Amino acid sequence: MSKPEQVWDQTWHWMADDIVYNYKKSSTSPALQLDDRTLQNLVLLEIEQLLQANQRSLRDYPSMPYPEDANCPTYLDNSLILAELNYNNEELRSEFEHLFSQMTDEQASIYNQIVEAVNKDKCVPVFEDSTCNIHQGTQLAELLNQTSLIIWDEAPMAHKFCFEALDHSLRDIIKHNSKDNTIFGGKVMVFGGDFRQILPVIPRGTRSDIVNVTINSSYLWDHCQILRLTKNMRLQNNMQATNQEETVAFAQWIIDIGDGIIGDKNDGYATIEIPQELLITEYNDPIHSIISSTFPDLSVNVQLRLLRPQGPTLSHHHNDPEYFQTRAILASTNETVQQVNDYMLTMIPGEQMEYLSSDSVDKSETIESCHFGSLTTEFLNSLTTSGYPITVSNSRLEHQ
Ligand SMILES: Nc1ncnc2c1ncn2[C@@H]1O[C@H](COP(=O)(O)OP(=O)(O)OP(=O)(O)O)[C@@H](O)[C@H]1O
Repeated sequence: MSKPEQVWDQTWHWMADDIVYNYKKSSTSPALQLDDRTLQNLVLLEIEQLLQANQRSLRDYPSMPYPEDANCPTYLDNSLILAELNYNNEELRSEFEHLFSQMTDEQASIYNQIVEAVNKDKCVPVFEDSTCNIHQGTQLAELLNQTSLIIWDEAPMAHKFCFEALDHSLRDIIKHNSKDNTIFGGKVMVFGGDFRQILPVIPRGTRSDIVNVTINSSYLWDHCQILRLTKNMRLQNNMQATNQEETVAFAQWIIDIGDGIIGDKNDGYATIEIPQELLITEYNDPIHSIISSTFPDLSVNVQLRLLRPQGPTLSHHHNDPEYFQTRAILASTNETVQQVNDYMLTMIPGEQMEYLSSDSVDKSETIESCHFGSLTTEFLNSLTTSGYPITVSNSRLEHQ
């Protein structure tokens, strides 16, 4: 054959047909999608095996591609790797192109630095001796070996030992060509998060206890390169609807609070003056006022209903999911959340439904005890414990 590469170009997808069929049949992922590169590689590996059985090799045909990854067939027996590969290339590419075109300069620059690190196989990582429960030779270890990039979001919330345990495990299970003991086994790690938000929770811990367990107190931090995203995109998306200068000033004010610049000497506690325009200063009933301010048209609607209970309502916001998706009232305790919910429900017409949260005790991690038998559903539903969601949720449904 004088031009094997031309025959290859025109026929490889036919040769790949039964490979896809067989993998779908034998795997737990019947919707498995393999990209062209992986498929070509699998066909080349099969051709190479046939040639080697006849004392030849694809290397004897310099114009032909040579299979890249000898591990390919073995990792396609791994259900964890197959699950990761099970995406629609076309859909993902078009979503990527859409999102990529929308990136700000700052986001694009960070994206490029991460992709460059992955391409160069360069490590950019943004109990004391514990490791994760991952063992050499398992499917999970193989998946980690095949992984190019690990993204860990909201990293400032996690205890530093979580990252250190992953570091120890990855050093142990990543197969290296060189013998050096690289951090995270040489994998590119991207940690996302904002230290102005929530830090790890240490029950009854002091400020220094908390600071001591965050990721930036770990030996890993010295290896991290810090990439900053400074534009508040949530507020930016609102720009058309609101005054631009006001939005910029508000974004800066939030950042200054987080950075501890606003308020007096800041040693854990500080008094912060809230600008007058953000406050509700005149009110009789605080809950009514905050609801009227957050859901303005809804309360007009309710006042009309109160005046003419049987009469038609002017506003139909209570049927409009978008109206509720764009506004929210936050409260620091379940008790206040309940009060606001109850008040809101009186404003919405329709039949009231009550939904209960999960209401049985999970005994899987406890020693069987006769006391558990006496925990009734009514008792469990009456608990409003800090840190748990409310157990009774009411909602109203209006019959059309
Ligand atoms: N380049 C962009 N163009 C348009 N909208 C964007 C852009 N980047 C982010 N957004 C929007 O800004 C909002 C916040 O983005 P995202 O949730 O990724 O931020 P985050 O920093 O992860 O937030 P958090 O602080 O909660 O972790 C989302 O609604 C997102 O769609």
